[in-house]
Amino acid sequence: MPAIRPGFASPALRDHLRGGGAGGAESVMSSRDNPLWLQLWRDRRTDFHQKKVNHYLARFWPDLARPQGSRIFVPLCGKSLDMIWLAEQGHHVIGVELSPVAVRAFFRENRLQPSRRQMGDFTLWEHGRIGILCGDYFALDKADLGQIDTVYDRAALTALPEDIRRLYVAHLRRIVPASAGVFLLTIEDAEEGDSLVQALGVDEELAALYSEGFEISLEHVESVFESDPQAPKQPPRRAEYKVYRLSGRAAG
Ligand SMILES: C[S@@+](CC[C@H](N)C(=O)[O-])C[C@H]1O[C@@H](n2cnc3c(N)ncnc32)[C@H](O)[C@@H]1O
Repeated sequence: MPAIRPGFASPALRDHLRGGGAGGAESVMSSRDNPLWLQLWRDRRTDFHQKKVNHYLARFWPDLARPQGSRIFVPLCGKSLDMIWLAEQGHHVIGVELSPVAVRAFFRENRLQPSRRQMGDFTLWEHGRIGILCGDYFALDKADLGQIDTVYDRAALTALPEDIRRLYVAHLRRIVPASAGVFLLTIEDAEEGDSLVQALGVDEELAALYSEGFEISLEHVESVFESDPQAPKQPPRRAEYKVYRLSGRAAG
């Protein structure tokens, strides 16, 4: 089956920096990469950051027909310029990001002067229609976010190690209304022996993670041949860029 590409500069780097990892209680498990992310931001090792607005967002978001004033949650938001684009569409954007270095850089690089206030475990940085809660996603509760209409996920689920992704989805379902949808972008690397149906269809891991709470619709697939920057001598490999729309099943 195709492998969802981690929204992360290099898995080898993750293994190296994380060392042995921790097991045990779910809260310990979900936070075991936090020191790694904080360190990456301090060291400015942020290859995952896109210097332009994601073009799948700009191309496919309008199909969702979200009214102006909708509240969009951007988990694990980094300093993504996609938040600026979403705010320009007339939406209210609520991001959550662990690293204060990332949050500071977002406002500074976009020449925005945010206000800052403490909200429980989080610091809320705000300017205009954009608010970023600086703290741990897994510590968020419903009241921190307020009403959410849609979740925008680019390299959020996929930033997390596979064994934490189900905790991420379970937590998402606790903190956003059951009716909220998710606009999800992935890159899926073809594996040897994949059938075309597997490669071009809904990823099996995503189906397992989301099908209980969401209707999954695959809106767009684009196959691209790419070289691995870590192994430039290897022949280019196929990857599928996919745009998913997950519609929340209303609670019943
Ligand atoms: C792969 S990056 C993607 C950032 C952003 N979505 C983008 O498209 O550029 C993942 C981000 O999640 C943040 N992060 C990781 N674990 C987190 C957590 N538990 N709570 C909040 N943010 C977290 C990291 O600091 C990093 O900025």
